[in-house]
Amino acid sequence: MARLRIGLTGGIASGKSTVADLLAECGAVIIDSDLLAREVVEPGTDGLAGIVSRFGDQVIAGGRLDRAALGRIVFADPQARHDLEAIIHPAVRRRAAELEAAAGPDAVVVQMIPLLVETGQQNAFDAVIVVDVPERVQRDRLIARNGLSGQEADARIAAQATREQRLAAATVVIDNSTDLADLEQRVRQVYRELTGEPGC
Ligand SMILES: CC(C)(COP(=O)(O)OP(=O)(O)OC[C@H]1O[C@@H](n2cnc3c(N)ncnc32)[C@H](O)[C@@H]1O)[C@@H](O)C(=O)NCCC(=O)NCCS
Ligand SMILES: Nc1ncnc2c1ncn2[C@@H]1O[C@H](COP(=O)(O)OP(=O)(O)OP(=O)(O)O)[C@@H](O)[C@H]1O
Repeated sequence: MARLRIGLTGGIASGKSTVADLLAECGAVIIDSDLLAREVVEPGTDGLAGIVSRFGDQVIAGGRLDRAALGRIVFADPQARHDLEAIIHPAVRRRAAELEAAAGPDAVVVQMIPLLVETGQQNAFDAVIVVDVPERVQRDRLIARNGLSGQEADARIAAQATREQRLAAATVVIDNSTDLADLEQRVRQVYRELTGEPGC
């Protein structure tokens, strides 16, 4: 079991990956659920076979998962999203547990889980960090990063817990509404407070 187990969450495009990169620089071991959710649907996996049997060949391009095509389907249809999650989440959780066990007894482990609140994992960690931005900032960054329409961005935001629900689950809130230099200072301070290590 790791020395300190931290859950990291936040709404889509709130800045979780950016915060995770900064925590890694401080020495944390990062377990990224989005990355694992990609690994478990690589060609040849049971995950990809399950997706093809549920959604058909329309979500395959060049032998791989067409993520944009699947995204258009599942963010417009809650039942489809639920079915996809039922295929992917168990495999992601197994892999995350393996990686955490491999991290060793002294590690500070950060599990980055976009759907931490939605999947009821708020009490599964020593601390839960929520990366927080106002919805307007979140929406603008999502549109800029993913090239989505306003309507598509709204659908993705609506597929997640509300800002208030996430804040209610937080033991630590990191505000990411200003610039990256501010964010870096905040993340370093949170790391020092949570670990008691002066170094970061
Ligand atoms: C629908 C998919 C193919 C779209 O892929 P795409 O490359 O466009 O997005 P990516 O995987 O990088 O996810 C980006 C963000 O979307 C949000 N998101 C992803 N899946 C979901 C979901 N099921 N419900 C709500 N939000 C989601 C998260 O904030 C995530 O960080 C993909 O997101 C997916 O397979 N989702 C189901 C698995 C899942 O629940 N992943 C989230 C954490 S395990
Ligand atoms: N403080 C900031 N100022 C300006 N842009 C930022 C800031 N923080 C993050 N960004 C940008 O906003 C976008 C979203 O950030 P990031 O990818 O870290 O979010 P995320 O929460 O990991 O997203 P997802 O939920 O989709 O995985 C990125 O393009 C990132 O470069």
